[in-house]
Amino acid sequence: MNVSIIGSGYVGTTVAACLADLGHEVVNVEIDEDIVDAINAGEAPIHESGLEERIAEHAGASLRATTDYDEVLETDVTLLCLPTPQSDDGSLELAPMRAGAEMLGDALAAKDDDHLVVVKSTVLPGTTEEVVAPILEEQSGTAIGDGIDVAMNPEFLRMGTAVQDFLEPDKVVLGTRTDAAAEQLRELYAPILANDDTHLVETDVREAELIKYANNAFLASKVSLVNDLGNIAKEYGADAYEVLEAVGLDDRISERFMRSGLGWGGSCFPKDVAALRAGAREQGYEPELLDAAVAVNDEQPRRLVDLLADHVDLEGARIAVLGLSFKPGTDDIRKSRALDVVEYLRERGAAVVAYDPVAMDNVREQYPDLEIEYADSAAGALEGADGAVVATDWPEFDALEFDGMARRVLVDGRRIDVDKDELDVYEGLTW
Ligand SMILES: NC(=O)C1=CN([C@@H]2O[C@H](COP(=O)(O)OP(=O)(O)OC[C@H]3O[C@@H](n4cnc5c(N)ncnc54)[C@H](O)[C@@H]3O)[C@@H](O)[C@H]2O)C=CC1
Ligand SMILES: O=C(O)[C@H]1O[C@H](OP(=O)(O)OP(=O)(O)OC[C@H]2O[C@@H](n3ccc(=O)[nH]c3=O)[C@H](O)[C@@H]2O)[C@H](O)[C@@H](O)[C@@H]1O
Repeated sequence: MNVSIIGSGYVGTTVAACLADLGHEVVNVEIDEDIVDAINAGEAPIHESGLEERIAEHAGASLRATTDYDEVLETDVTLLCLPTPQSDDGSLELAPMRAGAEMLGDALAAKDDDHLVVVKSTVLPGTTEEVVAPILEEQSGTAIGDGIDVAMNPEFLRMGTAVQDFLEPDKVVLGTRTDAAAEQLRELYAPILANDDTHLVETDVREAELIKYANNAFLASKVSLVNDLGNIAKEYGADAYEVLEAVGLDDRISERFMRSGLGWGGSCFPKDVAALRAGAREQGYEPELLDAAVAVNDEQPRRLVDLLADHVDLEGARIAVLGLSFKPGTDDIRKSRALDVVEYLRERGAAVVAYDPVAMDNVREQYPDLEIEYADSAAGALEGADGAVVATDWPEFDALEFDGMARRVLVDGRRIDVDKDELDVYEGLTW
């Protein structure tokens, strides 16, 4: 199938490279020329395992990138993978979606054949049919159902495992208005749907939009519940990991997403939970459980710093912060809990020396005012430190050695597997 993908960030690039790999002809339409040049040169504009080799193999053949929206005219279906950020008040910011839909609509004015526009970005119920569709109609001069159709197909991939998650998902959700659109999308995903472990969910557009938010809200709330229970376990002197491992053996609960500690960050859970809460309020409903999930999440970094302060006088102390990215396997620092830890440590008068295998440049660039000394290695960060905290569970931290520390005190926010005998004090946030 000939597919165009608007927006070539984490999702758009991954989806494009994977669809080319599955045998489709794919063109990425992107406003950032550096990204376009990278893809056309066979290079991955983002770091994701398995992405570079796929782009290298298909670039110049079944995978191309362009800044020219008119290239969608050669395709049958367009996937919108545009950003849907959080506005200052927490609500969903639709300006990039509107701008992309306008440019796409302009281009589609010159198309004679049928065209399917699929929203893959995370958007609140009603956005596809009440915001995107009217813009497409207005700009193209074609009514929806009269040549142009719209559908919604949320994406569930995770950063760090994006390629594998896309190619082997638990489920593919197709929210469509017509049988023709459903059939076209089943054909697009046929190689993925051939896997017996992948569920196909066929539903309406509005349900597909909400499935994505409900999915993320559920996962974020699960981690917050696990943290609430973990904090209770800590108060009782019990190990939350042993408790929750047993709890997870109940099929109704599942053992995945049960890691308590510093909480959830990243570019998705915080913004999506915020958008759903704002959307719910707009509809007249108070989402109290989601409010509580955010409140628990917001407190974990402070709890970590308080725990450290039980063992180290933070005023004037040198504290090593291990890990800055929002989770291991990525250099993404958006809403990383580690940054809150740094801020609270600074508030309490500590000098912070940090190490992260890949995320330090991003912190330097995006938070130039954050007073951090950067170390070349975890050992370098620990050298002479009066205490240390683990903020991201990078596997390399399991091999930490603590010889160089001035005081061997470690407070672990992520349950890494260190040799505790080497430490004078080892405290887990929830164990
Ligand atoms: N990052 C993730 O792990 C996941 C993200 N999502 C959702 O997918 C959507 C996209 O997210 P990301 O790929 O992470 O965003 P991103 O910010 O990495 O990429 C968006 C891309 O769109 C480009 N762009 C902006 N306006 C444009 C326009 N008018 N025309 C063409 N290109 C334009 C930007 O230059 C950027 O490269 C969001 O709704 C997000 O919530 C869904 C699942 C996973
Ligand atoms: O909508 C999105 O964009 C994506 O958001 C998340 O993916 P991602 O943010 O990449 O990362 P996760 O692996 O889900 O981790 C999110 C946060 O939760 C934390 N977490 C996760 C699991 C756990 O048990 N405990 C825990 O604290 C992680 O450290 C991290 O800060 C979802 O898992 C994806 O399904 C979804 O597509």
